[in-house]
Formats: sequence, C-alpha cells, structure tokens
Amino acid sequence: MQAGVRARIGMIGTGAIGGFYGVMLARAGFDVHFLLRSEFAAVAEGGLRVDSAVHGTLALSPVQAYRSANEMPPCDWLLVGAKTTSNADLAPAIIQAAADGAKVLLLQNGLDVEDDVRPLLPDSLHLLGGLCLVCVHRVGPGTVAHQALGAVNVGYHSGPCRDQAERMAIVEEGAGLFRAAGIDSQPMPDLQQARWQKLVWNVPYNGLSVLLGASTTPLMANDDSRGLIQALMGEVVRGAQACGHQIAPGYADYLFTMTEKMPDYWPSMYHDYSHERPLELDAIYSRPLAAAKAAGCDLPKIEALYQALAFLDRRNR
Ligand SMILES: NC(=O)C1=CN([C@@H]2O[C@H](COP(=O)(O)OP(=O)(O)OC[C@H]3O[C@@H](n4cnc5c(N)ncnc54)[C@H](OP(=O)(O)O)[C@@H]3O)[C@@H](O)[C@H]2O)C=CC1
Ligand SMILES: CC(C)(CO)C(=O)C(=O)O
Repeated sequence: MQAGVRARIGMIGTGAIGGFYGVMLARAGFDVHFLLRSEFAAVAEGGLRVDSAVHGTLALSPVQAYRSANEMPPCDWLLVGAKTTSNADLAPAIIQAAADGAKVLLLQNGLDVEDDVRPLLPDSLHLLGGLCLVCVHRVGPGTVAHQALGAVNVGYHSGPCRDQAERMAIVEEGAGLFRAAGIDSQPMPDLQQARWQKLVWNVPYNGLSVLLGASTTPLMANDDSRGLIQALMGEVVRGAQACGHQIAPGYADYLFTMTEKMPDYWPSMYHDYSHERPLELDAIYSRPLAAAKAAGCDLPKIEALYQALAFLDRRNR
C-alpha cells in the first residue's frame, strides 16, 4: 500500500466489538465496510452509534453496510467481530471480501480460535488474532454501549510470511491501525501465549456470570466467589505453564484488582446466554482444558465449571 493511503477495512460481523472498533476506525479516516446480519436494515437506515463512557457519543452515518459479502469491495484488512461459534461459517464471506494478500484478524476471545478458519482460507491470506481488552455490549440495533477500556493486542497466527521479522511487520501494521484510531494496541510476539493470558480473565468471569447470574460487582463483593475466581485464575496460569506459556507472576492478581476497579460489567457470555445464543464454550473452556490435559495437567475447577455451563447451554437452546 502507498504511503499516506489508508487501508480499506472490512468488518465481518458488526455487533459490540465490530461496531465499537469499526466506528473508531471509520472516525479516524479509514475506509470501513460493515457486514451485518440481523441489524442490517436498522444500520443501513439509521447508522451506528457508540454510547461511550470514555469517548462520549460517537455516531457514524451513513454506514457502508452490507447484507452480503458479495457486495463488499476487496478489503486489505478483514476484522472478524462475530462470536467464535460462527467462525467456520464465515470463511466464505472472508474470502469474498478479501483483497489479494489480505490480512484477516479475529477479534475474539479463546484458544485456537483460528483453527476452524485456517484450513478454509487460501494460503495467500494472513491470519492474525486480536485480544480485545474492552467492555462493550449491544443495547439495540446499531447501538453499542462502551463502558470501559479498549486496548487490542495483536499476534500472528499463520500465512505466507517467511520469517518472524515479516510476521512482526504485519502485526505492527495491524496494531498501527488501532493506534491511528486512538486505541492502545500492543504487538504480541506469541499469539498462543497472549490467548492463554486473556483466558485468565475470561475463564472465571464469563462462566460464573452465567452460572451464578452475577455481574462483576457482586462477584467481587462476596468471599466465596472471590475465592473461586482466584482458584480458577490459578488453574488457567497452571494450564498455560503446562503448555509452555509463561504468565507473568502477579498477572492474575493484577486482573483481579483491575476488575474491582472496573464499572459493574456483564461479560459477553452472559449476554449470549440471556439471548439464548450459543456460548463460546469450545474456545474458552474445552480447548484450553484439552490442551492442558494433553500436557499432563488436570484443571478440575475449570472442568467442573465447563460441565455446568455445557448443561445450561444445551438446555437454553
Ligand atoms: N463484548 C465484549 O466486551 C468483548 C467481547 N470479546 C470477544 O469478541 C467476540 C465478539 O463478541 P461481541 O462483539 O460481544 O459479540 P456480539 O454478539 O455483540 O456480535 C457478534 C456479531 O456477529 C454477527 N454475525 C454472526 N454471524 C454472522 C454472519 N454469518 N454474518 C454476518 N454477521 C454475523 C452477529 O449478527 P446477529 O446480530 O445477526 O447475531 C453480531 O452482530 C467474541 O469472541 C467475544 O468473546 C472480547 C473482549 C470483550
Ligand atoms: C476482561 C475484559 C472485560 C477486559 O479485559 C474483556 O475484555 C472481556 O470481557 O473479554
């Protein structure tokens, strides 16, 4: 791409994450195209709005909105903002909207989420993962509430790069998109490590919000749930270590304290449960459990949490 020319970005799935980052990038001058499903008509007519506790109200109208990827122009970057449960189904849309040599960035929680998509993509496409540290949720068609945080950490998964230097150049380019939009973004040299690190938060809070019907403030106000959260965090750290990924000492404590200071928050898994949508149990629970087990490490509390959630998920749909 020529210097000074801003990348064309395709947002594949425009919910909380897609809407928030898409609006931020479009306001920074990127040419952003949004693929939508249930909210297409509302967004095509009324635009997108982010009600942000950090940035105020951000409106984008008109929106370059599409019901089908066939109508999208070829994009240099495709940011996937759908849940991990639809990754394999989204591969045709990603391919359709990709320019030659495009970079595909999965803005998703969980472990190995790229594995469902990679075999379905041409080798010429770069695949990356993005870990979003943000509190956003949909409050109505085309409207996203942003409560806190916002950073995106980016790592390379697979593609045509020949060496680590080429991979890191692409990762830097990805992080640069977000930074240009005023969003903190760090390049992650090891995507698997970064995914495990993010699980230290998601494993306890996502699942317990569903199981106990509690958001972060009540979870942090009760000695029993605090103890359980710490034990679950400890198991994620052990699982990561068994798989060869170091989590910095004190990182779990840092997340625990950060959550005490955060505004009260319902994790995205709770929103999925309350709307009777599939839960991201494979990405957040069964894959890390399987990886740890294969490395000889049992994680009994996470396993019990997963089994309870699997029961609720099946009964909910
Ligand atoms: N929300 C948050 O604060 C955070 C979320 N994450 C992670 O980010 C990812 C996205 O979560 P989130 O934004 O909350 O999820 P949402 O449910 O808000 O958004 C998902 C979007 O993808 C759309 N979608 C799904 N399938 C398709 C399809 N085939 N074609 C077009 N659009 C499609 C959905 O459309 P439809 O309306 O039709 O369902 C919806 O708009 C998850 O992995 C989550 O764990 C990570 C950090 C924080
Ligand atoms: C932990 C949090 C709220 C911010 O790190 C988040 O990113 C998530 O809900 O997945």
